[in-house]
Amino acid sequence: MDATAKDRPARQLYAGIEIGRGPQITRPSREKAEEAVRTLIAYAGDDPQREGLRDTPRRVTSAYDEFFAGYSEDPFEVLSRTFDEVAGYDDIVMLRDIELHSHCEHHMIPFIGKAHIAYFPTDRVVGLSKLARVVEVFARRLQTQETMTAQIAETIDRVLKPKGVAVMIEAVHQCMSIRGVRKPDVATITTQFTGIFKEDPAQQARFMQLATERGRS
Ligand SMILES: Nc1nc2c(ncn2[C@@H]2O[C@H](COP(=O)(O)OP(=O)(O)OP(=O)(O)O)[C@@H](O)[C@H]2O)c(=O)[nH]1
Ligand SMILES: [Zn+2]
Repeated sequence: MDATAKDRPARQLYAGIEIGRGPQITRPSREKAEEAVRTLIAYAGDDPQREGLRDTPRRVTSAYDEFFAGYSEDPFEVLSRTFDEVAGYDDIVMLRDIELHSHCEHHMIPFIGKAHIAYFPTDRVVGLSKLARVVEVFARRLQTQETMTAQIAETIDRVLKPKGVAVMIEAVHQCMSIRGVRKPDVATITTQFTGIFKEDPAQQARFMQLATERGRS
């Protein structure tokens, strides 16, 4: 089992990928954050003191607390509880269609989609919900889809030390649909494989088939 959070450095870079608790920065006060929202409202062209907008800085700051809660969470801790009673189970475990909401780090605009995760356990398995929680931790940070895909795969790989991990994310980036190039409904698909999913084309193909198979009930 992995060491507890306090024993580890806050930042963990693995093959250049940040998979720990994220950068340690000094956060500004809530008042400062609310003031920044008032500045943006004025920049947009409205009056921050107008009645309908007076509580908006407080609401936006609270929404940020939710959107970016992943900076306060440790993905290693999420996976730290494992079970070894799997009665000889010897095949992949896959979670398909994990809903995902994140924010792109370039525009701070949502991208929304689904993650599919499989791993091939060695002697230990993790609670199924914990894989979805790892997605949540990384999604609730400013992200690129590529980085998040790699972070999820590398974290599971490092903590569970399975025979392999496969992650696929499909998402629609609102920074491409509601602004900029304005192409709605473009699906961005990213994958990351480790271990047998990287080395064995048959296992990779099996994952891809399970992830993309449609028309299931
Ligand atoms: N690779 C990658 N790019 C992303 C992601 N989210 C947003 N982007 C892209 O980030 C790029 C930023 O490009 P810039 O030219 O710096 O910014 P911009 O002028 O706002 O670009 P446009 O979106 O083309 O208007 C855009 O091409 C976005 O589509 C992501 O998760 N991964
Ligand atoms: Zn963007």
